[in-house]
Amino acid sequence: MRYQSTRGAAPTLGFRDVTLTGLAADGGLYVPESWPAFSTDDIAALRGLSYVETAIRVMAPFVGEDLTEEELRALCTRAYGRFAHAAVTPLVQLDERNWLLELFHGPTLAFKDVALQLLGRFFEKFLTGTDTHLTIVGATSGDTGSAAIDAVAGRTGVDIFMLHPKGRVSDVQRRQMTTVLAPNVHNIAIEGSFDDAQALVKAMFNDPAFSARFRLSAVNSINWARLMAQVVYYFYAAVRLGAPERKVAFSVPTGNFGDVFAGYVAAKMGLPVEKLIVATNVNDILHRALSSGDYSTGTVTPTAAPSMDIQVSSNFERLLFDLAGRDGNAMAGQMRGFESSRAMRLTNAQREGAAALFASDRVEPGHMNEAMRWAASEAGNVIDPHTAIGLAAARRVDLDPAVPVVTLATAHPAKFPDAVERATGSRAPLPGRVGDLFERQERYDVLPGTYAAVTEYIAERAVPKA
Ligand SMILES: Cc1ncc(COP(=O)(O)O)c(C=O)c1O
Ligand SMILES: N[C@@H](CCOP(=O)(O)O)C(=O)O
Repeated sequence: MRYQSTRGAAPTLGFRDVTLTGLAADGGLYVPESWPAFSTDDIAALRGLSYVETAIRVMAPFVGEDLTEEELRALCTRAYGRFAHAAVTPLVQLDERNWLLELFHGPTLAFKDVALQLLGRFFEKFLTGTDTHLTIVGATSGDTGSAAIDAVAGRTGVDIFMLHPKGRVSDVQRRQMTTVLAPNVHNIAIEGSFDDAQALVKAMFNDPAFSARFRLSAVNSINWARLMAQVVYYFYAAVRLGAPERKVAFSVPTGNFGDVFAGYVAAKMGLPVEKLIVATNVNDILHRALSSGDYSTGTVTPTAAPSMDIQVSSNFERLLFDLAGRDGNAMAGQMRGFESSRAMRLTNAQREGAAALFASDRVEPGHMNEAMRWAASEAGNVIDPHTAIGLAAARRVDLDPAVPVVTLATAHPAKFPDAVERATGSRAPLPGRVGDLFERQERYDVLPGTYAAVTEYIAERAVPKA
């Protein structure tokens, strides 16, 4: 499998290099040159397989020759052996039609672990025996940071610099990052929003002088391997609910458009997906784009679902590229326009292509709270605010009632105890393995959200290219 940039001017890469690279050299994002096709027999053959075996079958075409099946099995077994549930991503039924896909049983209690536990092992595998030192630069609105840090803390050959927006993540999320004191972990709180942090990270990749000095790599969903690993749980869930004979819809709390783009990839591979529901909070650029073609940024509003307080959704570019005939030049032009004006209109091809598979919804705080209350009292399940946004959208979507709707439960409720308590009246306790989080020592630095301040900080600490 080869990977091409959405902006058409970067070299194509194989899986190993695409994993070690973040943004493409032309500023675009890497996507597979074609979507692997799974027949109904291939999908039916996934029935009864464990999560690890499902993962191997779904990811094998993307990995190509860069790992043998045995190597991939060994990496998946170690990655998913760290999950606290035997099913890795269990399905829980809420009522006749609604299901939760619990993605938060990994070490840092959010769906990011599903991909990042594996990505950390890919890095290790691909770096062993080389003298490459990776400088990972990442931006987080709360969950990617701790999952990435857990995946690489203490590993040789890697430093991680993680930017989070100061004061805009929950205390649990911040402490999950800043109490990891391994010397290769560098937490930076910046003055600004997640979008500012993400823009700084992209600017580092696009800065030829900076990227010539350090071997930069990415753990955000700009890294293709992140999305590849997330495709797996769409297959795993749908097969359990009757695929390939039965269609399934997914409701996905969405911010950077990575998780739901993984669902799009699953559908392109042949999984019978009825709809992908893009559920946003009041930072609703994706809902506006999908419902009216208007992809224009506003100010980011802090909410009780802080991980989704995002206006510039990196992976939307991957979708627009695929829907508009994979024309790298046209995509580069469209993105240049967006980067200068912070606004763009989707083309007709993009709008119509998206409408065939995607629905969208903007969920107000009151409806988010109501979904948390309903889940706790009617379905006996305490959910976090992000999952509640997905569930609120799932419960009011207009679909054939016979189609099961799976809401992706993206975080453990204990990560957001205050918001859960406000909505339901009770706090979700931290699971035992992180129970002492508030006794641990924190370490992080606060910087202005400027390119100069952040790159100077990193340059003083990172290992230059050999
Ligand atoms: C808990 C939680 N839910 C949902 C999302 C949104 O996922 P994505 O950015 O892949 O759209 C995030 C952040 O990415 C998150 O941390
Ligand atoms: N919600 C994310 C934001 C970063 O998204 P990513 O999937 O691109 O890493 C977070 O929790 O950090």
